[in-house]
Amino acid sequence: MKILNRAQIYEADKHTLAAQEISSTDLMERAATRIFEWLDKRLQGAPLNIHIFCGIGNNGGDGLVLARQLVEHGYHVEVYVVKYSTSRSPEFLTNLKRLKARKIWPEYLDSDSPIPELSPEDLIVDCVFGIGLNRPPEPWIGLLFQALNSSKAFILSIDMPSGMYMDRPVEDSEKVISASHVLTFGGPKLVFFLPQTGSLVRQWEVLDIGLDKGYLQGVEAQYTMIQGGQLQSAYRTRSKFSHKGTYGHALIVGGSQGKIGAVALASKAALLSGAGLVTACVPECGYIPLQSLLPEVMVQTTPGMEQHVELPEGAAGQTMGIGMGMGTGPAVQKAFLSWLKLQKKPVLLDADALNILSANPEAFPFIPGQSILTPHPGELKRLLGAWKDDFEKLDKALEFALKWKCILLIKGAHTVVLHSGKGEINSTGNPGMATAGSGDVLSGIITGLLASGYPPIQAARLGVYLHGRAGDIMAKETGYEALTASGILSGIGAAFKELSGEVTQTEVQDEESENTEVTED
Ligand SMILES: NC(=O)C1=CN([C@@H]2O[C@H](COP(=O)(O)OP(=O)(O)OC[C@H]3O[C@@H](n4cnc5c(N)ncnc54)[C@H](O)[C@@H]3O)[C@@H](O)[C@H]2O)[C@@H](O)CC1
Ligand SMILES: Nc1ncnc2c1ncn2[C@@H]1O[C@H](COP(=O)(O)OP(=O)(O)O)[C@@H](O)[C@H]1O
Ligand SMILES: [K+]
Repeated sequence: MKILNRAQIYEADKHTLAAQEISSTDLMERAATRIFEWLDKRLQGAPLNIHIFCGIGNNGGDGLVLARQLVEHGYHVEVYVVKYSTSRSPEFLTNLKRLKARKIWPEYLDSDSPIPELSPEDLIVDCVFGIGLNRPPEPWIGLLFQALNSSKAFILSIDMPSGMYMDRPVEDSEKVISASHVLTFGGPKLVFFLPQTGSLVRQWEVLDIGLDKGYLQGVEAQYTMIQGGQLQSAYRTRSKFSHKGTYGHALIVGGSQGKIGAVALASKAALLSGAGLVTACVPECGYIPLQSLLPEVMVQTTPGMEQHVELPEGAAGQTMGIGMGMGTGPAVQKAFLSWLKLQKKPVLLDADALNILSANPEAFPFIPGQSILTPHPGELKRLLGAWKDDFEKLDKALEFALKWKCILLIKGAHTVVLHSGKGEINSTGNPGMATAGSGDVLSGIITGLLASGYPPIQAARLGVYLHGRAGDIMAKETGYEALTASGILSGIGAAFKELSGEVTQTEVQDEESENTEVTED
């Protein structure tokens, strides 16, 4: 699914009006009708109080149409017009007239108005600002939003939680509508996925308002979502006459005294992700534990007892994933930097490999093209330097990936895979995955996919998706707290089965994060 920016959404609007020969008021009527249907299906005529807060632009216009339709169907509705500006959009004015023609009189709110009385049992519909917000709202609007949030009523935001920008962080998150649910048009917005703003969106859903399909299909979006349905075509089936040599050899390099488990998790993940052969390369202290833990994995040691002092160059047929639990002592640093210069094929760089790189930026040019870098937020900060907000983080990461021709991940609740100036946002995973070693499992999955022949970008994209699905599948059994990295390993098989089509697509969609549904006409 594409994530459009503001200009593209307005453009989609224009194309729709032209292609379907309708007016913008018609499109607003259609959008609000979809919202009405969505609500009516859930409320079934319930006699609750619905408070619709409208701005003076088209987001407010949507609210006025919704109010009219709800009243026509017998709902109890209060309409408020939040007068944050003296101008009114033409579509807003048309619908204000239509509302008054039905003897529905809105209450006008300005900086002196008292906050309307609200009860936790009420429903608030937030149509104050949509994608048009481009500067900080006046302080009294922020206080109104704060009051709506503290009412404890369910808040349904239309298109965007009011007070949230499309393209920059908010100044004060307390002064933004904290939406219980967002019904959005033209696809999800980038801000829904970023940590600073995503926390204000509990659930979102795209309402299909019949925007021009030609435009939506053709438009090039900088950000897209990684979703199961689209990945099925990338999945490679295994042929009957294949053998272990067909699926490559993953060489997982890392570990140090007390951190051999990181290599164990990554090696097992590579094996479970289809690599034909897996070798774990650890310092001497890791030999016995790894041989005992993982009978399928071959173990190779390098001379150091507690840390690597040399690193294997890697044979032609091997695909390397390096860095988990490796340490950053002077000897390892030296070994890593010499090793990096010899690498020609894409490698996966994780954890301490990234920490060493960050401390030695002169080595960036030696990162083999198409390598996959998997930093967590702390490692990312070391690599890129500090950022002031999520948008600057994305820009810096995009620039890094472009400059060094690599695939850079920003791991988190919605992991972003960045490459060639674009970003792909993962839809799977859950807070139970914020647990020790879960990143090692991800690195192993991606290295396994890379070894078995998936091109690097596909290995990264599939890897983050499968890792999240494995976590989601297992969290159903364990809950979030008891989900461990080993638990995620146990879910990898089921995640693959689902992707390979053994589970129907409808089921895959149901299983995916509940908030990515598209409601059809
Ligand atoms: N294609 C679509 O997606 C459709 C969008 N529609 C609705 O139209 C909305 C966009 O409407 P608008 O462009 O009128 O924008 P909004 O309704 O979001 O904002 C209204 C206007 O307020 C002004 N403004 C921005 N920040 C302000 C501030 N801090 N203080 C005072 N004024 C401020 C801006 O000039 C803006 O145009 C969408 O969010 C959606 O709800 C629907 O009506 C139909 C179709
Ligand atoms: N709240 C969350 N929701 C979804 N996934 C998460 C969440 N927190 C962490 N993860 C995932 O778990 C992994 C954690 O990686 P990392 O911090 O490197 O772990 P470790 O270093 O312990 O192996 C990443 O893939 C990340 O996307
Ligand atoms: K809104």
